[in-house]
Amino acid sequence: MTTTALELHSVSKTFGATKALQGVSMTVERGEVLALLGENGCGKSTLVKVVAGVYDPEPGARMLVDGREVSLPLEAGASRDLGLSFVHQDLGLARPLTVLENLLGGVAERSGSRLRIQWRSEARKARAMLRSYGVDVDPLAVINHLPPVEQALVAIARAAEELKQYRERTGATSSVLVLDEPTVFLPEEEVQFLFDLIRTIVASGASVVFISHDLPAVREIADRVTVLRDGKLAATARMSDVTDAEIVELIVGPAIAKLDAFGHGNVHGDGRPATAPPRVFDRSPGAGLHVTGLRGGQVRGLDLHVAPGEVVGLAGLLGSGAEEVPYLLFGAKQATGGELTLDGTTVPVARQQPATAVGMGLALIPADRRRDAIAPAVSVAENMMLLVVRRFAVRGWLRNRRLRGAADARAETLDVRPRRTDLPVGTLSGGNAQKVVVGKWLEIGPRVLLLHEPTQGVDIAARAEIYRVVRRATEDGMSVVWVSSDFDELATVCDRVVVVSGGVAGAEIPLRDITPEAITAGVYGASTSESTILPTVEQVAR
Ligand SMILES: Nc1ncnc2c1ncn2[C@@H]1O[C@H](COP(=O)(O)OP(=O)(O)OP(=O)(O)O)[C@@H](O)[C@H]1O
Repeated sequence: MTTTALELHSVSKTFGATKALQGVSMTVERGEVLALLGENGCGKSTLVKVVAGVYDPEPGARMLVDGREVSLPLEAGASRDLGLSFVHQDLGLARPLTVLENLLGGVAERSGSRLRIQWRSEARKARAMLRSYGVDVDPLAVINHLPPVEQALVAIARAAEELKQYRERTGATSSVLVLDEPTVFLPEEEVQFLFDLIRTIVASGASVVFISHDLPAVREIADRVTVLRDGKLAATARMSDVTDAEIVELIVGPAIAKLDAFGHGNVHGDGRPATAPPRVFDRSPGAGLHVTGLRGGQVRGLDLHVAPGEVVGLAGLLGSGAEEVPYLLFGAKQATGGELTLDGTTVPVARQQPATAVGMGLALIPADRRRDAIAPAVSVAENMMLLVVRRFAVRGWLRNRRLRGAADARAETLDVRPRRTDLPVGTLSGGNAQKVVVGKWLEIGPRVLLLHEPTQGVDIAARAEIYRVVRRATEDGMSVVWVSSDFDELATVCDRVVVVSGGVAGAEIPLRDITPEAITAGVYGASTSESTILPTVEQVAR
């Protein structure tokens, strides 16, 4: 019996001038969690799509499933009959339908035209099936009404169940579940639920391929790691044989030095001394962003001040209200009360609409960029210049060449890859699409930038680019509200962190005390006295 569940040999794939994969070989062992890592655009999703039969590889590629040669390219749907299952970032669920309807989707396909569904007994079976994976979700709940973590758990349990049925049906002893960045929209504390599920799945006999940019998560869940770089295999290793630093170097090479864009020196919370002098902020009453008594959703009277040029992080547990603040201030979510004052002009937040927010100089980069921030079929250039398109119109005529030139310049600064602003954004890798979103909003020169999980799914080098361009914009006086469940990130980018709990602003952590541990302590209410001291103007300036 072979020990490998899946083998790939010499897989290449080219899109136009882009060599997405060049002779990549890799194996997935039985019953292991293999992490597939690499920079945005290095070819991870393309490799997965070859295995799924979505893309035809170039001639010469070979694939073995459970030791048996499979002829490539795969036909549509053939991967399911080989015991291969996939959960992509968008989860592939029909969101207006119930959990049960989603679970039954495949049944209808397999049962031909005459299918009578006994809803009550199916619901009972679905509940039992979900529970067998430790997932306690009501089968009659509509997917859209479930929190993101439960949506992810349902999608993964559904895929695992398909594999289990495949093994029972065929007597196969192995199968492979591919999870393409499943943690990307989940807060850190909820990733654990997912890991419990992955462990259950591996114990039930499947192998898991786990694609992620989250190194601590990979360290926790993976047995081995395969790293791709520029479409080629960089290395494969047992997790126990490589340090995080070695993995980072395999992913980005010596470019890691670029990461310390904010000069705080504590990129990984390792306490390295700060390298940049603290900045002095204008805290006079009329300057910057003042929010008082903000209400809406879980937010119950939040006060916040962000000086011009200051980056203030908001950290809180799920349900604390922190993650709603950017959307309420921007009018993307209805506020019920509170006032926002920007450089002396005050507006009631309950009347805020995205259009009025943009008019005031606010910009929002939301967590779910595919839903909220991007037109996938439209070119990189047009997406990037969408908000300033008038700048390129002369007497009603759009100066396309000028627009493209400006987009090219922005793509250069943000290191968007490939450097082709004529391509539809939908063909870019996830992280490169996020750089386009950032570029689009920075183009309007906002006075306040509201960010929610802006670097999820973004690789380590691209993160550095995003930190750098945001930093550059703060030098012109832009205030930033940065909401993230990645406390390493907050520790890297923030001048001050405000802990939100129960819908109000609580303890503040000044620059000199910001570490990921201090933020965690603050968020879990176990903060030390030092980290809860409100900084004085002098302290912040020091
Ligand atoms: N359908 C397509 N048409 C044109 N180019 C594509 C297409 N799909 C992928 N590419 C290009 O192939 C390269 C590899 O992309 P891929 O999506 O596999 O990267 P990735 O490693 O999954 O990145 P990320 O971590 O950002 O998701 C990128 O340069 C991307 O722009």
